[in-house]
Amino acid sequence: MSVKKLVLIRHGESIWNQENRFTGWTDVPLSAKGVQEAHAAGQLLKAEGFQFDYAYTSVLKRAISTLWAVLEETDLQWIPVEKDWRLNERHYGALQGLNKAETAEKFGDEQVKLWRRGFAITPPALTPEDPRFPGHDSRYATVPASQLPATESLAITIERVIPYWLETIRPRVESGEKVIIAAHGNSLRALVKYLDDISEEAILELNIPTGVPLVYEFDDQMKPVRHYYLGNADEIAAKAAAVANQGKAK
Ligand SMILES: O=C(O)[C@@H](CO)OP(=O)(O)O
Repeated sequence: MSVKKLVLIRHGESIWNQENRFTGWTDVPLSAKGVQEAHAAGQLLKAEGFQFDYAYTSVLKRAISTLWAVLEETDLQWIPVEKDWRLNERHYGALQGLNKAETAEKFGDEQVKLWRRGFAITPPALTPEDPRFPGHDSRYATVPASQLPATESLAITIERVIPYWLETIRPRVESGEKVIIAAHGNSLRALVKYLDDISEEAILELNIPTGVPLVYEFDDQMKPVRHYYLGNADEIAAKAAAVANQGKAK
């Protein structure tokens, strides 16, 4: 049996992660700390001997910049990179831009947890006239209007991430190519839920830290056999807990 490996990485801290604001499809850059996290992740991958043949990312610069930092550190800037909106963060609707702790003060911790992690709960939707609606952004010009979200739950995010995984990424991993995906907290939660067959209840408590490589290993039938984060386990657990706590009133 030959082990097939896939590396997932959530982007490093963005300026809106730093300011604790709902981000979704808002195209904000990495913070200085996020740039450092992305380079450190690349150095770790290099030190552990990881190589890649092909890379996927979203069309949002915090994931793209993270991927670039990793490819720079691993000296793999030459490999093909495919960007696709289906790897974008879950669309946070009208919550985009609001501070998470202030929103919790106004609506309560429970409501914010439901908006953030409730499996099929959609945040309040944008209207198509709203400048934040993706139909106004030329990068989505080729996406059929019926597929452009005004808000998304994790369940809806799964409906775009998993077909993209099955049709585009998975065959490449299956054929033995070494693939890295740089994406987002919730688009990666969608993929992880699918890969590990996590229940709708259990996925509520799963938080993915910024800028930490998550390695999946598959057998010949593409069944995931194990997964692990690279790096210090205590630090990674503390980073994941910090993500969970972002939605609590101060
Ligand atoms: O704001 C967002 O887009 C996401 C990721 O940063 O946040 P959350 O962890 O609240 O789903």
